[in-house]
Amino acid sequence: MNDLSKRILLVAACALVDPDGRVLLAKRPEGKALAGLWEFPGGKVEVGETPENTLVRELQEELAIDTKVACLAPLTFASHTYEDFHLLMPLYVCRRFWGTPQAQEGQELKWVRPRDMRNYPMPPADAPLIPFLIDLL
Ligand SMILES: Nc1nc2c([nH]c(=O)n2[C@H]2C[C@H](O)[C@@H](COP(=O)(O)OP(=O)(O)OP(=O)(O)O)O2)c(=O)[nH]1
Repeated sequence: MNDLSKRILLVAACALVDPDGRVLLAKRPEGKALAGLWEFPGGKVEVGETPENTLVRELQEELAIDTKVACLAPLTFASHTYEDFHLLMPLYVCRRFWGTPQAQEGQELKWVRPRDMRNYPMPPADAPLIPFLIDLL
C-alpha cells in the first residue's frame, strides 16, 4: 500500500503549559496502540467538530480541566505515516485553563520541560514537534 492509499486521520493535540514553562505529557495506557509512550493530550477530531472543539472536549474528558477555543494557539503540526493510516496532527499551545489536570482514564501524567522530552519515549509522529516547543518555551 503506498502512502496515498492510506486514510488521513485527523487528531488534535495540545501542549498544556504551566507557569514554569513545563508541558503536560500523558502516558498511553496498556492495551492501546502505542502503549507506554508519552503523548500530548488530545484525540481524534469527530464529525461536526473543529480541532479546537475536539481539544476543549478531550481536555475535559481526559484531564477534567476546562479551557476555551480562544485559549488554544496553533503552534505546528505532525504529518506521519503509520502502518494503517497517515496521521495529520495539529499541535496547539494552551496556557490558560481552569482546574488541575487529573487523569480520568488511568493515564500517568507528567509536567516535562521541552528540553527533557527526549527522555520520555513518544510516538514517532511527535519527535519533530519537540524543537518547536524548545524554541517557544
Ligand atoms: N492524543 C495524541 N495522539 C497521538 C499523539 N501522537 C500520535 O502519534 N498520536 C496518535 C495515536 C492514535 O493513533 C491517535 C490518537 O487517537 P486517540 O488517542 O483518539 O485514540 P486511541 O488510539 O486512544 O483509540 P480510541 O480512543 O479509538 O480507543 O493519534 C499525541 O501526541 N497525542
